[in-house]
Amino acid sequence: MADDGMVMNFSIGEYSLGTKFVFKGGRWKDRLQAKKSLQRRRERRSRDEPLTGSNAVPTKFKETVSNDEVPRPSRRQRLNGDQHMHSRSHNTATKPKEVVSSLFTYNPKVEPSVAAQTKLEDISPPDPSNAPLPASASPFTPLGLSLFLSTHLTQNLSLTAPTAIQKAAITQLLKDDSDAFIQAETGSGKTLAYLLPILQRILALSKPSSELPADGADKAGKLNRSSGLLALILAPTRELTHQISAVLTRLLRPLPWLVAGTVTGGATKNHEKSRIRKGINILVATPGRLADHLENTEVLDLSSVRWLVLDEGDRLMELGFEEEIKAILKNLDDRQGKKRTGRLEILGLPEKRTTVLCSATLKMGVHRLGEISLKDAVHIKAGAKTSTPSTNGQDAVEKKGQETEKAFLAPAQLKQSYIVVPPKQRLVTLAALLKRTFARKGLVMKAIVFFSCADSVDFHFEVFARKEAHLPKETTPSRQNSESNGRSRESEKKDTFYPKGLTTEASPKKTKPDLPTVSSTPTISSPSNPSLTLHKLHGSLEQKLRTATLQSFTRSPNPSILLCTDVASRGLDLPNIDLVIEYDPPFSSDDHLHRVGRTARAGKEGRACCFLMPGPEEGYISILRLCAGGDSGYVKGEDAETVMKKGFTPQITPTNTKPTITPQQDKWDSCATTYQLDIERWVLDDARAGELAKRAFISHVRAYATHVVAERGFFDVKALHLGHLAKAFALRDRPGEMGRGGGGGEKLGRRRVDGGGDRGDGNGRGGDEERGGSGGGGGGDGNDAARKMHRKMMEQARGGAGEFNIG
Ligand SMILES: Nc1ncnc2c1ncn2[C@@H]1O[C@H](COP(=O)(O)OP(=O)(O)OP(=O)(O)O)[C@@H](O)[C@H]1O
Repeated sequence: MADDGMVMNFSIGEYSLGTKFVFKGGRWKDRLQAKKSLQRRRERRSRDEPLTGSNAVPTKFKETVSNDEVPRPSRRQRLNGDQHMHSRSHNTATKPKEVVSSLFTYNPKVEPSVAAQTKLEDISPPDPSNAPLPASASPFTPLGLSLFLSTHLTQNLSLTAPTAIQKAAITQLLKDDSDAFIQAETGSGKTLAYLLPILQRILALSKPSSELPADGADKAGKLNRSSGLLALILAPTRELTHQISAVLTRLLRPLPWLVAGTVTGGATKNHEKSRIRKGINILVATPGRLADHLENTEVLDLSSVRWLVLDEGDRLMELGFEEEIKAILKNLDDRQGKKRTGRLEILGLPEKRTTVLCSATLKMGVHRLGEISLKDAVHIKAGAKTSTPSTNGQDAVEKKGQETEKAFLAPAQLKQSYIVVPPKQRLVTLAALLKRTFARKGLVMKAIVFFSCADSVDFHFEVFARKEAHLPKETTPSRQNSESNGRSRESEKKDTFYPKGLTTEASPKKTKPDLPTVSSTPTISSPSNPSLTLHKLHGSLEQKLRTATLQSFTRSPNPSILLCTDVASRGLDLPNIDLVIEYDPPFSSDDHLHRVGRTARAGKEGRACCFLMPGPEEGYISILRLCAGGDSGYVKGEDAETVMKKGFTPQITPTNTKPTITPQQDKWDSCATTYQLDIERWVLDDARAGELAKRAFISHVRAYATHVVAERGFFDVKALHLGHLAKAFALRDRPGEMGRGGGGGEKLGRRRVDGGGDRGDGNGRGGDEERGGSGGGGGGDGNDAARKMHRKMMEQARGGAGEFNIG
């Protein structure tokens, strides 16, 4: 008979008292009494006391019997055995089991072929692929820019020659009014590639450029701020919008009669309205806010717009702006269709609107955007002749995409590396790599570390911002510093602060203000580089705080590390980034190219390092090589042990130029272990730290399930060793027992993370399309969870976190 909801009487005599009972149903008081009674029976049994009838368990319960304490085979094959783990159970009735495992035992082996170092030290990296062309061979003027504009570029902006993509784009966009698709690698100067020809065309409308005086003071020119909106630039994020606007402002400095403006989600609408009313000639906007203004701001008139630019096209689509872009295009087309007014003829505006689509990568979303926005577009590509117009925009993007997909690579001069790190050692290896990188002042100024999710950024920020309490004195130069500064050694108080110029009050929407985003980093700094600062950035932070943090990182005269999500991977031009670390591998190879593209910009040098785990992830090395140009690319394998040795051994004291190695420091592995254990203890003792670590771990595993379908073979969530991975978050809890939000919340069991697996039937398009990704095939039912996850992330990116990237 079914026992649903039925209260059953039973005896437990035949069960061993070692068996765990879970009492369900009845009143809580009765359940508690039953539990206590059973406990008493167990105690008596252990003292060999016979059970009496009065000690019997009350019978008003539906009971389930758990076999948890009965030995059973492991549910999954443990590659290297976990027998070494000590399972400590302090009062099992109240506390989950704690697992303390060693950093250096039972780690999966790295394939010898992978571990083998590629000897690249002697090979000089290829010539920069995104550098400006030689100034003498290719100045700006012959491309069609006026002498006035060329002089301004050279004298005020120190730009002596165009980059290859600028040369191609300026020539084409000045030649005719065809739509265009500009594709070029990261850091190749795409912003100026579309801004300069538009500006030149607008200047030519004012008066023939040859007639403009050298000081540009032709205030009697026909165009001014009341001439209407002439050019519209759409970018996916507020940060990018502000960046483009800053470049535009510098270009327009000697042309005060032309006015540029921005509309983005961050500012107040009324403020934006009043600026629109005063008149703007070139508007940089996020699609969401512009569409909003089109509906609600009457003074916004697009009838005179003759240039439309869609910058970072793939990202625009990925963030789901298709509907807004369609609405904007419809508005533009409707206006353009109307009979031209006399005023526009007087201005001499071209009959046809020119639409320019820019992208560094060619995802499916770009094809779609090309389809809805371009007509008879030409494909402009660095170092190649522009191709003839095709019948529709999608063709231009698609056909040329097929030709050039292979050609889209990381900058040639970028030195890339990878480290295959066992999951347990990930945290200490990252710490060691950062310590080594910033061992001396001046070697590296700025580094970015990419994480897969905001929770992980928050956790690692706290880890590196804290002052360690238990490390041996010799290995903690920062502590020596702080002690000499008279600070308390045991103090766990962190030196965190808000970026300069930020008002810290929370926005009315937020219940809690965001915590500071800048900090000193005592455990990573060294005596010879004591002023190292740490920044964090992700989409869940308030807009004002994000902007201020980014500015603080960019303008800091001190060496700085930025811990961030992919929020900082697109389009941002952060000066002097020497190193990009992909601690969590990218969600797609396109994301990889954007991330590493934050360094090695405009011909400068740069380094990038990707963390991978032994197992399927090692296969990703082939993708890294492909992105670097195959055999000709610069991709080197680094050994995790060597990185740890360098990070945890010789500390250079400020007084000595030679490294001084103390006996303790010589034992790099025990230093690494001490470092790890110190963080584990902190996570164990400090409830807030524990919560941060658990959240980070859970979010990390979930994000792991959202790799694009085409690459999910390398990042199979089912192949993750969750127990080992938990150690990288300094957690001793068993993964299956980790509740969210202090228990009662969601748990991370194996079943929860299987969703993003590879059980697809091969027919579906899976999560890849959802991401707007470039891969194809695979996927299907098994990708639903990944799709949902990604949709949620994107919603958060657009809604909760504004027009921004994964938060
Ligand atoms: N002709 C030039 N000479 C020297 N530096 C240049 C030139 N053109 C652009 N730059 C510089 O190159 C850097 C990258 O420019 P930009 O941000 O436009 O690149 P991008 O191609 O849009 O990159 P991404 O794809 O990452 O968005 C900027 O710092 C810019 O000032």
